[in-house]
Amino acid sequence: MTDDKQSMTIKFGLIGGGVMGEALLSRLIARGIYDSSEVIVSEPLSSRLDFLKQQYNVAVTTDNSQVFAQVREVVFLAVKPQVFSAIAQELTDIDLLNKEHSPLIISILAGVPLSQLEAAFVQLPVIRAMPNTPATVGAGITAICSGAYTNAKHHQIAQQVFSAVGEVVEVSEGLMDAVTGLSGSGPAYVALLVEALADGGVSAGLPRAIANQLALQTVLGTAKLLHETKMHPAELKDRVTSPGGTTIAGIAKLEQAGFRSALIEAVKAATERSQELGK
Ligand SMILES: NC(=O)C1=CN([C@@H]2O[C@H](COP(=O)(O)OP(=O)(O)OC[C@H]3O[C@@H](n4cnc5c(N)ncnc54)[C@H](OP(=O)(O)O)[C@@H]3O)[C@@H](O)[C@H]2O)C=CC1
Ligand SMILES: O=C(O)[C@@H]1CCC=N1
Repeated sequence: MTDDKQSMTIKFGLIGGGVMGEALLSRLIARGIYDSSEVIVSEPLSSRLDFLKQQYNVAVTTDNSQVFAQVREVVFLAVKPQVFSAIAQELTDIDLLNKEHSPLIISILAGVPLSQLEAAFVQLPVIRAMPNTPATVGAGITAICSGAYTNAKHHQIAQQVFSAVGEVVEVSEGLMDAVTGLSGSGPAYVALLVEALADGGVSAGLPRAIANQLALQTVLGTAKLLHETKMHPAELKDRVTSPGGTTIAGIAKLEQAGFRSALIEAVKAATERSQELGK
């Protein structure tokens, strides 16, 4: 199911064109990091492939081995961690190391450690990364850590790829599960917060549309204020909280319900799940 773009120089191969794969793909092409003629995407679902081909004018295939065979710069793995062993199995017949241009492998799979990646991609440069969904709008944050066979050039490629979708931090691999529990999964926690704030507004009598707008802009504005001023969150909380006023009444309820502890436990549980996925 590949098309005539196969004959061109393919630099970037995406395996798994789902939510995160598409988020990265769209920004990399929009930012001109890769031209659509330099990209191939592999996916099992033909309707999804048709969509990606039409939307981004990239080469597509249902055969992952085509990606490994053709790509010269980056193979980007964006499948579910549970699919990883099947994909590793598909590699057994491909001599990746002795290709004319061995690619850099970038994996965003939650939990899957460099040791497993390097066992599948023997002696190849591998970078493990954890982006998040705000990458879709260029406001993501990605943590990366590098495998044993990477060099400065690979490092620069990964920085360039993830800078196209937001901020990049480097961490040691031992911290990747914690990153996954915080910023990888975090957008879902924040989405829950926005939804619950709006529900609170509706409960207090606001029309739904106004409540949604107030909730979203409050979260967005607060994040922007903290980001731009570098103010500590506790200081901002103190500034909003008038003695005997409304905010302290709300905070007292949050504390009673274990709001902060719930978030801490959420990050810890997601971290532990990331650790389990790698076993
Ligand atoms: N979503 C998020 O916020 C984040 C996700 N991640 C990581 O990114 C990865 C992808 O997550 P996400 O984008 O949410 O998941 P999706 O399910 O949206 O994307 C995975 C894609 O891979 C496809 N796929 C399934 N099997 C294969 C295969 N054998 N070969 C090629 N493609 C295949 C799926 O197709 P089909 O649907 O037909 O099965 C799907 O389109 C995960 O490992 C996750 O841990 C990392 C950071 C954040
Ligand atoms: O829920 C998950 O497993 C993935 C990893 C981080 C965000 N989503």
